[in-house]
Amino acid sequence: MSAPRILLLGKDGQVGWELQRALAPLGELVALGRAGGTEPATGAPLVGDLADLEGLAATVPAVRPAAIVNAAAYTTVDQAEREPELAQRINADAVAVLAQAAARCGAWLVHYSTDYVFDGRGERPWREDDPTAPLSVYGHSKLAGEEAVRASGCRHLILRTQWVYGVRGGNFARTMLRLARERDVLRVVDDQWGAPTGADLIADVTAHALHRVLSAGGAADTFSGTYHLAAAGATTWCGYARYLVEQARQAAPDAGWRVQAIEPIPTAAYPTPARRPSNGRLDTTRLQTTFGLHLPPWQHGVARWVASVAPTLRCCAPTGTGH
Ligand SMILES: NC(=O)C1=CN([C@@H]2O[C@H](COP(=O)(O)OP(=O)(O)OC[C@H]3O[C@@H](n4cnc5c(N)ncnc54)[C@H](OP(=O)(O)O)[C@@H]3O)[C@@H](O)[C@H]2O)C=CC1
Ligand SMILES: Cc1cn([C@H]2C[C@H](O)[C@@H](COP(=O)(O)OP(=O)(O)O[C@H]3O[C@@H](C)C(=O)[C@@H](O)[C@H]3O)O2)c(=O)[nH]c1=O
Ligand SMILES: [Mg+2]
Repeated sequence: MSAPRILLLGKDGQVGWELQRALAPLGELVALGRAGGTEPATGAPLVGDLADLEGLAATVPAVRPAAIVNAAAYTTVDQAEREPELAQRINADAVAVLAQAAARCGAWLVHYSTDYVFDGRGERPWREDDPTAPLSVYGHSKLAGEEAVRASGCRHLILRTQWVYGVRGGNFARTMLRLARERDVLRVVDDQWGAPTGADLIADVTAHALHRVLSAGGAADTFSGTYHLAAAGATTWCGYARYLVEQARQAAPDAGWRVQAIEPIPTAAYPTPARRPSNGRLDTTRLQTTFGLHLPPWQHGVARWVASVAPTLRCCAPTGTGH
């Protein structure tokens, strides 16, 4: 049996970077970033820029993948409030193009979405079929992307995740470790709930699920749908920041820590252009039971991430901290 081809878009993002590793054993991986690439067999140019809708539409049949995994997205939540057209183009229009191309080729589409499709009411973890009501431009654009996938008729896995951190790219965790070496006091919102989720975990779960789907032959159709994928447990951004700094102080005691206190504040005390849901908790039961997978507590992945970045903290302490 020849190895299936998998087309990965967004290879250089937090999740895309880990997918390059996790998807490699599943088949022949064609991984594209913004700059695109060439078709391995024919040398034909391939488009990886999601803003180029025509190029994207031509790239899928050129690769003829068994599955497309789309990790590219417009993810700057506050900036999206000022750039709604661009967010819509990348997170919805390009996704519609990919989904329609997948439907035509009979390819599976794996696509990522977010807890920000919910309005954050209540305290119960959100289930996949709960009503969506985004509060932000980013959330609206991601919901439109989901809807385009469903409307295309392609077989798909829409994986909604949240609070992603990884070894590549910017994220809340990196911001907190920087601020903890620059400031005496951090003030962090304590009334928005979710689970910090590692890009490595997301990629590994994606690979397990996709392997299952690609091995299932005609029986695979029943897997098509939406799943919540997040680490277990829940905390607030403030709880997350405290855990990060505590772990980082232990892992790199000489990194020039300046912070004395991490103060919990309400959302109202930290005004941002985009509104964010108070309750982003995701119920992951469907994913775990359908694919026979287990999602570890969020602290496990965060502690590993801190251990992996600790050496860089030691050598790169900010100036002016006495270290
Ligand atoms: N980050 C998070 O907290 C969460 C993310 N998600 C979803 O998970 C998925 C992966 O996110 P994550 O890896 O964290 O995001 P990142 O922002 O780390 O990565 C997104 C990647 O997409 C690329 N990209 C942006 N615009 C384009 C474009 N026009 N053409 C091609 N590539 C483009 C970015 O490139 P560049 O760096 O050059 O802009 C970047 O490499 C996304 O669908 C996101 O919506 C869901 C919940 C939480
Ligand atoms: C830097 C900082 C942020 N905050 C708050 C602002 C905000 O409410 C919260 C998180 O801020 P960030 O902007 O880092 O996180 P944000 O970009 O909103 O993260 C989101 O990204 C998108 C892509 C998703 O899909 C979501 O699941 C989620 O991960 O922390 C503070 O309270 N104090 C601070 O010092
Ligand atoms: Mg952000």
